[in-house]
Amino acid sequence: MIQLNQVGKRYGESWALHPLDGMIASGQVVALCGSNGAGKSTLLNLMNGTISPSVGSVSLNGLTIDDGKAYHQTFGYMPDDFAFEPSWTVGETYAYYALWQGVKPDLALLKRIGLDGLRSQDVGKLSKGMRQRLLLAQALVTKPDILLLDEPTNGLDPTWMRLLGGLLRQEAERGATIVCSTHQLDVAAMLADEVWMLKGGRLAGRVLVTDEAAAYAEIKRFFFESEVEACQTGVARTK
Ligand SMILES: Nc1ncnc2c1ncn2[C@@H]1O[C@H](COP(=O)(O)OP(=O)(O)OP(=O)(O)O)[C@@H](O)[C@H]1O
Repeated sequence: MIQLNQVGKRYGESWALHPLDGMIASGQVVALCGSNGAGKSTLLNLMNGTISPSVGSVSLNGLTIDDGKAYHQTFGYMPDDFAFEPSWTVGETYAYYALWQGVKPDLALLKRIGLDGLRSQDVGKLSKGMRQRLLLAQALVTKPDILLLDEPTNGLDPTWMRLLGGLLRQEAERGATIVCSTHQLDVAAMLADEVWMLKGGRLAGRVLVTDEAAAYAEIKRFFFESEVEACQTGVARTK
């Protein structure tokens, strides 16, 4: 479970993320949507502890960043990209990461993610989509209680997006709490139980997904109405 307690981040006078409260239960998938600069990465980075809050706190399964290693062991994080050592193979990279995390490299997981046949391929020769899969395998290797994913569908083809959807659903069913950011509104509606709409560093709305098509329509309406509003504000200011 993720608990956000009036957590916010400010750089100088400007709020990257205004203080917000929230709770994401075990087994729930939340997608973070919003335009460039809306605050998606800031919120994910507050959860993964790479930035510290200006106010408030985040707790993951009751642990806070002050719990150190135990906090970091509760979650798996998939960044949007990573500078892998290009001359290492997929198998070596995955095994190294698993050992660094203190677990055995689970080959069944590589198979589930479709990387089994690429174990002897150099990471430097992988496509963007293949690198995304490797990052996902790394995020899942410890079977974490919480999964934080930054733009997990970047570079994935539509078939893989569906498979990713199924995979995340299986993880949620085993009780994982999942948060992912995405620019793809249809992907948000497909993956998530709830979509958090961020705008200008504020949590501007939440869309519960009970029906994928209806949720997609609602997210689109929300997103484009707020974009139009932002453009109109911009025009008004120039007059
Ligand atoms: N290190 C920083 N110093 C100053 N401002 C920052 C810093 N990091 C982020 N910001 C600002 O915080 C706001 C939110 O940025 P954030 O990266 O969270 O947005 P985002 O929704 O992830 O955007 P994108 O979709 O472009 O990745 C932006 O206005 C950004 O300029």
